[in-house]
Amino acid sequence: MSEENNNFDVQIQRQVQGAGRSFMLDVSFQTAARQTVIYGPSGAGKSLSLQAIAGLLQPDRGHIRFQGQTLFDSQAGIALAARRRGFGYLFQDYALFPHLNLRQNVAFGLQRGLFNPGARRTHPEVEHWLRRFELSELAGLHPHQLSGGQRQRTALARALVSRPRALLLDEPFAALDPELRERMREELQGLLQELQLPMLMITHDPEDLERFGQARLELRHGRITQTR
Ligand SMILES: Nc1ncnc2c1ncn2[C@@H]1O[C@H](COP(=O)(O)OP(=O)(O)OP(=O)(O)O)[C@@H](O)[C@H]1O
Repeated sequence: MSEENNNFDVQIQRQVQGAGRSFMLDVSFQTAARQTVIYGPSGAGKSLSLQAIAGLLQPDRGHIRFQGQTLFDSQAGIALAARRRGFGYLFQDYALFPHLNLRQNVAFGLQRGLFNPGARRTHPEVEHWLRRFELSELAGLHPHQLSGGQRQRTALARALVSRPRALLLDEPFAALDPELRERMREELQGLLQELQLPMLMITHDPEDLERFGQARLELRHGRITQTR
């Protein structure tokens, strides 16, 4: 397999210290699949791995490449900032800004820097994703006025508005009740199919692994233990 055929080529090490304990992340994998799922129990190092790939956590050593482009390489002294990696990131709790309305939350995905988009300012790309997720009529509401599914759609719209070249998803369905979870899985699967967008998902839910894992990686104690 040539390097350019890989979506993700990751080989990283990072030690974290917390509350008198130390945790060693030592993750290596390559995947050419459009949909890759990293599966593992709580505390395995899934979030740390995804954060490192996104550029939110700097590894001590190693490299991260996406479609042949080096995003991080400790030896070559390369460490692209998160916003320059071109990924859309969906946080586990969606991390919507409570003081911004839905349209402003989505518009934030276009921002480069700390600046709050105006409450009534519109942007064609923002309006496109609001329509795509049937959120246009709710655009003036704030996150606490939305249902779980609407919050997830808002977070997805925010991740997609900058036209990312891949989606990174952290436990995308964990915050939803079981019935809604199933509906949102269908919705995400349809969206990924439509956009043909590569994605990397981390989850502890075997159902996510089954449904989304074209390539499946199992993570335990900071290491990939199984690849399918
Ligand atoms: N910023 C940090 N400082 C110190 N230790 C950390 C930090 N972040 C995570 N850890 C530790 O690293 C280990 C892996 O954490 P991580 O959040 O990656 O696990 P996870 O697989 O995503 O778990 P979960 O499914 O519960 O979110 C844990 O033992 C955690 O306590």
